[in-house]
This record gives sequence, structure tokens and C-alpha cells, in this order.
Amino acid sequence: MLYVSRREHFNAAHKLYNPAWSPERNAEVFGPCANENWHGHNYEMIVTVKGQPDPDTGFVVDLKALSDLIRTHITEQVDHKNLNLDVPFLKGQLASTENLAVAFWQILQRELPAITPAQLHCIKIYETPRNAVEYFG
Ligand SMILES: Nc1nc2c(c(=O)[nH]1)N=C([C@H](O)[C@H](O)COP(=O)(O)OP(=O)(O)OP(=O)(O)O)CN2
Repeated sequence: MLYVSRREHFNAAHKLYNPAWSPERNAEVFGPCANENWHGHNYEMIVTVKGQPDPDTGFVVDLKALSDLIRTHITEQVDHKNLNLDVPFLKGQLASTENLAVAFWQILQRELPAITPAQLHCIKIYETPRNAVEYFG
């Protein structure tokens, strides 16, 4: 089994805020991440696909095609956006890195067969250089 990865990036605004809670409870749980007027992150995302190389190309997946797929279906939807307000597929969800990873997985799982018979293995998202979430489906 071979594992092939592509790194992409985007920046976006959000706040961590549970609308079922009072402002005081949100501040207590999420601290400055609950700041009413938003804050931003430079997100880095690594998508890993696993499979066997195609005998004609030697590729598990064409990384240019994978990049285009990620950009079209994910990056262009979230880059320079407010994750709480602007992104239809995140509507009604807390904008945590965990929830981003699951939402992105669902999109890539649906779209990947258009470019490769390989399987999605992992999505790793860095919200900051020190905070990351990995999702394996
Ligand atoms: N399990 C999660 N915990 C936290 C998330 C998350 O998405 N999942 N998100 C946040 C905040 O949005 C943000 O990541 C915190 O930023 P910050 O405190 O600035 O983190 P840094 O590591 O970059 O900065 P330090 O100065 O090192 O704290 C919080 N928790």
C-alpha cells in the first residue's frame, strides 16, 4: 500500500460559540476563541490517499488532479470566508477543526472517485502551527 499526500492552505475567520449557551458560558469554555467579533487562522490541510500505482503512470493519484479537486470543492469554498456565516456545508455546526475535518472528508469521499480508484486515508488540518486534528473516516 502506498500513501500519497497533498498539502493545501486557506485562511478563514471564525469563532467558537455554542448558541445554546449564554455568552458567559461560551467565554468560560472557549476563552478568546469565543470573541464575538471573530478571529482568523492560516489553516494548513494535508490530504492523504492510499492505493496501488497505476501501471501506466506509476501514480496512485495524479497530485495535480488531487490539488485541483481539493481547491475546487474545499479551498475555494472556505478561503477568505467566515466559517460560521459564509459556508453552506458548515451551516449549523460549531466551527472547530474537528468539524472541519469531518465535513471536508465527506466532500472528498464523494468526489475522489472522479480522479482515482485510490481511497481517502486521512485529512490532517493545522488550525495553528501547534494545533492539529487528523481524521481517518
Ligand atoms: N479540540 C479543539 N480545541 C480547540 C480548537 C479546535 O478547533 N479543536 N480551536 C481552538 C481555537 O480556535 C484556536 O486554535 C486556539 O488558538 P490559540 O490559543 O491561539 O492556539 P495557538 O496554539 O496558536 O497559540 P498558543 O499561544 O500556543 O496558545 C482552541 N481549542
